[in-house]
Amino acid sequence: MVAIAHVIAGSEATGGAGIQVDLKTFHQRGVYGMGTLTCIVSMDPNDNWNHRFVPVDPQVIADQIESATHAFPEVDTLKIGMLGTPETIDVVAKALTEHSYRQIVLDPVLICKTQEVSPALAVDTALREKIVPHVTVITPNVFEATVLSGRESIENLGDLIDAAKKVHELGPKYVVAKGGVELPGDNAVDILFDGTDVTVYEVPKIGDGARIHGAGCTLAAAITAELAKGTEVKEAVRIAKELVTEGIQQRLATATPFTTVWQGAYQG
Ligand SMILES: Nc1ncnc2c1ncn2[C@@H]1O[C@H](COP(=O)(O)OP(=O)(O)O)[C@@H](O)[C@H]1O
Ligand SMILES: Cc1ncc(COP(=O)(O)O)c(C=O)c1O
Repeated sequence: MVAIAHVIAGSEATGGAGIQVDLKTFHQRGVYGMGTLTCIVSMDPNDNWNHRFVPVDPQVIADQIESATHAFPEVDTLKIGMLGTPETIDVVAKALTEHSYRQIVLDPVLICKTQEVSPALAVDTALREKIVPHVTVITPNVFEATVLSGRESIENLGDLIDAAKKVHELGPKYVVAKGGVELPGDNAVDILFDGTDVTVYEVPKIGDGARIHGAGCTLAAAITAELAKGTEVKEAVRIAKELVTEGIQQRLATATPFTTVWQGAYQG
């Protein structure tokens, strides 16, 4: 039987991040994907590729979730990506009470990589209060882990682990805190905290230290796909880390300032 998963996320028109990446990654892992669109991001080539952001009307988001969950009432695995506004967070939080997902992966996208910090603060508060407590796995990067943990900064692996423990106190069962290229050292280090134990996943950093567009979406989507197939969390993160690493190795150059992950690279 084909495993199924639902993703609630934004569109990023170049195909390098957002729901495009989520559905490609689900497919790569043999999982049938359903998508609910929360917002539309079009990076502007005439303005340094800054993000033009258009939220989808909350009722239209509710309609999409209704449609997906009624088409496949048995769907029990959900990935949440970019939500973007407090109104969107409200409608998604309500949906979580109406359909009982057994496992939810949250990529807490507070801002796009090129956006200003300030508009993200209201989103951060709403996300922390209304979504984070309900999730199974949360996958913050260094910036998101700093904001969610309330730490002043994350400078090294010890700080990342401490931040993960603080984020765990907000309610998620598992925290995957991503050091990526943001921490010093030769390796891209991520950690999994399950409430008791810390597991470290690390690979040599690839490229020149620039951030890779869509890496976070790819990792969280691969974890989601594995959970949908019944893989346990520690192994799901291991597979996802391998998948994103190979996807980064075979990344695509674009005319934007970013390179972007190839979801089709991993054959594991
Ligand atoms: N240059 C790199 N080399 C190897 N792995 C990387 C590199 N950049 C990011 N990663 C990995 O990609 C995943 C996503 O990380 P990151 O880019 O920090 O997330 P986000 O896209 O949410 O900012 C993590 O597993 C991270 O370790
Ligand atoms: C719609 C959308 N979702 C998610 C992201 C986050 O992408 P990443 O995986 O690079 O963190 C972005 C960034 O541009 C985006 O536009």
